[in-house]
Amino acid sequence: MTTRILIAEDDSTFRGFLRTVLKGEGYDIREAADGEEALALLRRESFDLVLSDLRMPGIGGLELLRASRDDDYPPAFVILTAFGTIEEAVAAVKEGAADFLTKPLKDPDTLRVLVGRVLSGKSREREYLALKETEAAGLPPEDLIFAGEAMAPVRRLVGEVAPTGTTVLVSGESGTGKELIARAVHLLSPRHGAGFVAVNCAAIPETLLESELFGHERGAFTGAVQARRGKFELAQGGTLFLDEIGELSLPLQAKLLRVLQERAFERVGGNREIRADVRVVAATNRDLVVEIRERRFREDLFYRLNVFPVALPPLRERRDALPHLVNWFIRRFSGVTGKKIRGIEPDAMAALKRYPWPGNIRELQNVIERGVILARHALTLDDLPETFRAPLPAGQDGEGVLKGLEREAILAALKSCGNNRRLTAEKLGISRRTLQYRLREYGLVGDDRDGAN
Ligand SMILES: Nc1ncnc2c1ncn2[C@@H]1O[C@H](COP(=O)(O)OP(=O)(O)OP(=O)(O)O)[C@@H](O)[C@H]1O
Repeated sequence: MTTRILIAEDDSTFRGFLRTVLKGEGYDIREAADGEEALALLRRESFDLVLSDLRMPGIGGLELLRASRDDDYPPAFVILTAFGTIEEAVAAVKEGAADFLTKPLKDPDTLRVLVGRVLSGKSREREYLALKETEAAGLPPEDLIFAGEAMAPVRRLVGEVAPTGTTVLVSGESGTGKELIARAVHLLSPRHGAGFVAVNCAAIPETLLESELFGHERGAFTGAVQARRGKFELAQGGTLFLDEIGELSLPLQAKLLRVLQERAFERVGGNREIRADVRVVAATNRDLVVEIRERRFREDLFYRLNVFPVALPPLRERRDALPHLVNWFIRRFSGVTGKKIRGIEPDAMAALKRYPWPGNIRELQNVIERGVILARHALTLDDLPETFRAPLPAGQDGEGVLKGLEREAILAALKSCGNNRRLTAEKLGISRRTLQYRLREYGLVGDDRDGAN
């Protein structure tokens, strides 16, 4: 990653000098002839370092410094100052500038050394690189993967199972992050040096899936002009992620069961036994118990896969993670689109919090990506799709939401008290009359039949 430096200096000769020296060091340089131009650049692009003249017509260096602090990852800032304005430069350092340089600057080495020192001491770059590393591995940072209280058990389970070679079955609605969890299991295991190979069993036509999984020998079927390795071979030593395992046909389920039992397989059209040193992580958004009942899924395969089940909560049960996820996606898509979107307006965030998210994190990701493309400074309600802006249907306004919560609380309390209304009322801290009134209001009962309770 090249280091990007912004030079804000109205004296074109001095600016040229700075540019020549720093370009010679391999930095990527952008220039502004005054504060306003610099501010516009700062808003549009991100920089690692700003070298700014203290006094410029219009917006001065100090103002620019303050504006640069708004960034999530503020650039390091070095003030350029003429002799006689040193006190102001010191004030700038107090406000967060890394250092200052006095003009005229005859010796280019002073500049080189100072810039090198400021940049190497900058934690921003380190943070950014660390972020890039996990991203390169296909993963957001750990605190994000497991964000939200409902993910605490998942975090614990993943931590326990990852280092073992055990087969894991991840279940959860579509878009809840099942593949992400499978990748986390792989990365936290001793197999992380080898490959993570993913197969979506629903996306590949049944006729091709067998050869996709196990490979084929030359001439195995019409069109098999060359032998080809399958995903099991490609994942050798690593992890094979079988997504949407519930979609696997019964004959393929039988074949997969054999591989899991015998740890060996043959390519299609071949008879050479190949050892499978592969850890399998499977995922499903179907309830496999129902699939078994309906005779669409083999029970024996289920038990082989379900050695270590991990259930992911839907996003609507992880609402406490929304701000964290939203801000991460804003940063990510700002980076991708080169725009600088600073966070989200409170009413837009509130609208996101109200929404039930049937498509889970994938849907949220899409909504924020679209929002970042449309937004100008921060994400506003107008940058969200129509559904988020439309007035809520009756009973779903702010009061409606509260009532919904109340109804849920009453139902939960009733359940935990075995439907005993006296205990339920005590538990909720309300009178039996109030409870009775609420039950009727929410259509939970007809009349008071709890005399015995
Ligand atoms: N905690 C998270 N932080 C950031 N991004 C996430 C998180 N969880 C999921 N995502 C993103 O959401 C998208 C959906 O996640 P993933 O593909 O893992 O879901 P899935 O449950 O496997 O979906 P499906 O069942 O449809 O295959 C991906 O782009 C993923 O990177």
